[in-house]
Order: sequence, then C-alpha cells, then structure tokens
Amino acid sequence: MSHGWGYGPSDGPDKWAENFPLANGPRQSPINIVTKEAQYDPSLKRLKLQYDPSNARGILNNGHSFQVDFVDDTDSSTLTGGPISGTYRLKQFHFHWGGSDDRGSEHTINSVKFPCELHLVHWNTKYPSFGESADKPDGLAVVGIFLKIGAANPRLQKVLDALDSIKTKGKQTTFSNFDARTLLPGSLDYWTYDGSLTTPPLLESVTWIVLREPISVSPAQMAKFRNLLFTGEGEAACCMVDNFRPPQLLKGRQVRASFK
Ligand SMILES: COc1ccc([C@H]2OC(=S)NC2=O)c(OC)c1
Ligand SMILES: [Zn+2]
Repeated sequence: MSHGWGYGPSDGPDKWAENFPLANGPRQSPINIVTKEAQYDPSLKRLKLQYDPSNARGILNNGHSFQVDFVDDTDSSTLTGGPISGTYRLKQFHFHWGGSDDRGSEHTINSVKFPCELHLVHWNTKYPSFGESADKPDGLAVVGIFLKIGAANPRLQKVLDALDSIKTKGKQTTFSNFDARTLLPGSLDYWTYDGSLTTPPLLESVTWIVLREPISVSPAQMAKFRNLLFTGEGEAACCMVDNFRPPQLLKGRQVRASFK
C-alpha cells in the first residue's frame, strides 16, 4: 500500500506540496482553534449522530493509521444537524497520535496539543458514494474528538484489543457489532469550519466539526496505538507514531462555535 507520502523527514507534511499542490490551498486542515476568535452562531443546530452497531465491518492498518470501516449502503449510520444540510453517512473512523503524550492531535486548541485525535468520517448522500463526494466542497463531514490523558477509557478497549491482529501495513480483520456512539464525549458542543482531508490528496471537501469535550485515554492505552507499524510484514519495522499533520494557515476562514 505505497502511498508515496508519509510522516518522515523525507516524505512528511513539509514535502507533501511537491506532489499534492492542494497542500498550499485556501482551506487546508488541521488548524489551531483560537477559542476567543471563534464566534458563537445561534443558528447552528445540535449534532445528531445515529449509528447502527451492525454496520461495523472491519479494521485495517492502511500504512498511515488504522481505520474501522462501516457498511454505508443505507442511511442506518448517519450524521445530521449541526452545521450541515442533508444527511451524511458514516464511512470510517481512525486516529492520529504522537510518539509521546505531549503531541499527536492534528487540531490544536489555543496551541495546546492532545496526545491523540479521533476522526469520524462521513460523506454527503446528495452524491452517490464516498468516492464521488470526496472532491466536492460539501462532500464530507468529519467529527474530530480529542483524547486527553487520564483514566483508562473502557470504550476504546475493543478497538485497542484488535490492534495486535493488524500490526503491519495492509493487515485487516473483521470488526463487527461496534457502536461508534460509545466513543463520543458527554457534550456535543463543537467548533466548525470549512477545511480539508489532512492527508494527501488533501481534498478541500470537509466540513469540520471539532468537539470541545475530550474523551479520556490512559498512558497504557496510548502505548497500544504505538505498537502498530507503518511498515509491512518482512520490511524493516517503523513504529506508527507522529502520524499527524501540523496546523495550517487559516487564510481568512471563520471558525464558528455552537456554544456561548
Ligand atoms: C475515508 O477516507 C479517508 C479518510 C480520512 C482521510 C484523511 O483525512 C482526514 S480528515 N484524516 C485522514 O487521515 C483520508 O485521506 C485521504 C481519506
Ligand atoms: Zn484523520
């Protein structure tokens, strides 16, 4: 699964613009969210996340993160409300994390980094598929959730326990009956802005919905993320850590808040 890009000194975020010119586009992600500059918008609706656990299908090491994939051929796992119009279907979720607990998130809050960030990726059903929506300005909606060091989070455990089976790039296994709603924090207060995918091809198609409340993760649980490898079986092992893009220029964009 060679992508031609990575997170190392020779193929990392600072080099992506060489092959993916969108890297210098007007609505790139992630960003640093300056909370005092985020404007409360009373017209923003509450987020409505309705997920069917039976839609969970598999878990895959894709060589830059791992993802849990969902069946998305019906409207049984959807995102509605919030800043979006219409219905977006859950496609997958994945994480970004650091080599130590002082870094790892892609978005930052007042320049504060979290050790990990969860992305729940949804596509707009006004288009026929994820692939058809991925390059449209209103094609995707990603819910970003920060993970903060604290008590072990039992709701992460089923995902973490599956990682031993997908240690190397390209490995996948079945992953069924998982309710992604259990990963959500108690509050669905959010910031929202227009952005992009945070890995190549960096398509500027994402309505970002970044939740204010983090969920917890313990140091021991973070260590399990770091047991994964970027590399395939039989290749020189390279630990899957620091798979995050740093914040990008805001370029005049407005960040709105769903809360006062
Ligand atoms: C379902 O397909 C996806 C999902 C996410 C990404 C990246 O964009 C964001 S957001 N996080 C990433 O890792 C992606 O990039 C090609 C493709
Ligand atoms: Zn992501």
